[in-house]
Amino acid sequence: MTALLEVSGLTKRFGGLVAVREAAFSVNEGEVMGLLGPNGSGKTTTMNLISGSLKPDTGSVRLEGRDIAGRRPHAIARGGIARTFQLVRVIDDMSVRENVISGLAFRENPLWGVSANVEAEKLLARVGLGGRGGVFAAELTYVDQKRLELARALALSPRLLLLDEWLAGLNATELDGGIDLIHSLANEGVTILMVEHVMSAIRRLCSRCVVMNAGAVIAAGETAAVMAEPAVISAYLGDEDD
Ligand SMILES: Nc1ncnc2c1ncn2[C@@H]1O[C@H](COP(=O)(O)OP(=O)(O)OP(=O)(O)O)[C@@H](O)[C@H]1O
Repeated sequence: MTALLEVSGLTKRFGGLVAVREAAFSVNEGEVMGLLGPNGSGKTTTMNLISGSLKPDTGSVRLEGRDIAGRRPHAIARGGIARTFQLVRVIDDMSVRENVISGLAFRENPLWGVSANVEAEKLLARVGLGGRGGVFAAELTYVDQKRLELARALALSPRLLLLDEWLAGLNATELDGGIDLIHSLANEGVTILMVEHVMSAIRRLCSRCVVMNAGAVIAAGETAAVMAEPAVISAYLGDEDD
């Protein structure tokens, strides 16, 4: 397998706090990889460094061999990395369709007019929001807003999709639907790096995982093997959600 994303020596300080310390891992083309760790271990900061929301102090982030560390978020998005956020970010007073169209306008080959409408409908159907394009985003339930955010991320035709706790806050039925949806995207060939606390979802979706603790990567490899590592078990003691 070839590495689609390669992170090495990635470090980010906030004042005296080292939020991410010399992090190194890679995500292979076509895989769903988990980014795990207890609260405050540096997962979201790592996602922010990859997506350009934050600039690293040192280190590199290579997408297909090209270093993108420190580039601006829209340039990175156009270059093929899309993301969802821990706190859902949809544009409440725009329709569901317009939210997706806003994503289509920002991709490398932007779509406008009729073709944007057609593509938006396809993307909405893909995430289970077929026929809902005309309602305001604010009218959607929480899980449907999450689906919408995913559709907008997919509108960028990403090479790599970053999901930051996309499954958090869903009830059992919604969680099953969410896992199936991520699974279907993976089957379509979308490469995914997901921060997640829901262990059952990680076991079902992620072939490999990276585990962080206190800013450092403490384990990486096949999910079952990583979960069994003593350092991971002790980092997680009392922190597992399910
Ligand atoms: N903008 C910031 N300014 C100062 N400190 C920050 C900032 N963002 C994150 N931190 C700190 O960096 C550390 C890592 O935070 P981060 O959000 O990356 O952890 P996390 O693993 O994603 O946690 P959680 O699972 O709770 O979301 C924490 O100690 C956090 O308080």
